[in-house]
Parts: sequence; structure tokens; C-alpha cells
Amino acid sequence: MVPKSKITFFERFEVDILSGKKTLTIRNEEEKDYQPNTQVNVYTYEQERWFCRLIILRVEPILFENLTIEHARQENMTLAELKTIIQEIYPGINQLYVIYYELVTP
Ligand SMILES: CC(=O)Nc1ccn([C@@H]2O[C@H](CO)[C@@H](O)[C@H]2O)c(=O)n1
Repeated sequence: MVPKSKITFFERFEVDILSGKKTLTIRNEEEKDYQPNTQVNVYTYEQERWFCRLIILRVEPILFENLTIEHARQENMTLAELKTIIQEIYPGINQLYVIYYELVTP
């Protein structure tokens, strides 16, 4: 596995990431290959605009049905909101991965 050095987010999450309110993301099998303790460049999905660097803390498998309010809290969302968003992005996918990260401050 070659670890990824870049990650994209929908730009509507940029403010929450930069303010430290959103400290994890939930991705599918194709997007899970991040190496803990390494930094990645972060871009908006829509315009591919660079907006920060993150340090990857850890990557943990999670089944959709096992998502909790604690995951949602770290997304700055309710659990219902988080589940709705994930079902929109990854319809029908049960095996997901939680990627925990921290903002790199220059
Ligand atoms: C742009 C792209 O390539 N993919 C994704 C996939 C997910 N997410 C966000 O991560 C959390 C859990 O999935 C939620 O906050 C999602 O909206 C995102 O911003 N961009």
C-alpha cells in the first residue's frame, strides 16, 4: 500500500476543519490508505484549492451501523446528520474507515 499524501473535502467543511471543530472524516475502502504520523495536503473537492495540512493520527475500520454520537460530535454534527451525509456519499457501503487527524499549524 502506497500511503496517500493528499486528501480532499467538500468545501462546505473547510471552516469546521480550520477551526478545529471537525477532527475526523469517514471514508470508504478506496480512500482509507493514510499513514499515521504523516502529514497530508488538503484540497477542496470542488476546485482542488489547497487550504491546509493535516497530520493523520490513526485510521480505524467502522461499520456504518456502529457509528456513534461520539463520531458525530467529532464531525461537529448530530448522528442523524452524519448518517445522512455518509449515505449520500457512500450509498449502500457498510464497511467504512474513520480517519482521525489534527490540524497542522504553521
Ligand atoms: C470530497 C471527497 O473526495 N470525499 C469526501 C468524503 C467525505 N467527506 C466528509 O467526511 C465526513 C464523513 O464522511 C463527512 O463530514 C463528509 O462530508 C468529505 O468532505 N469529502
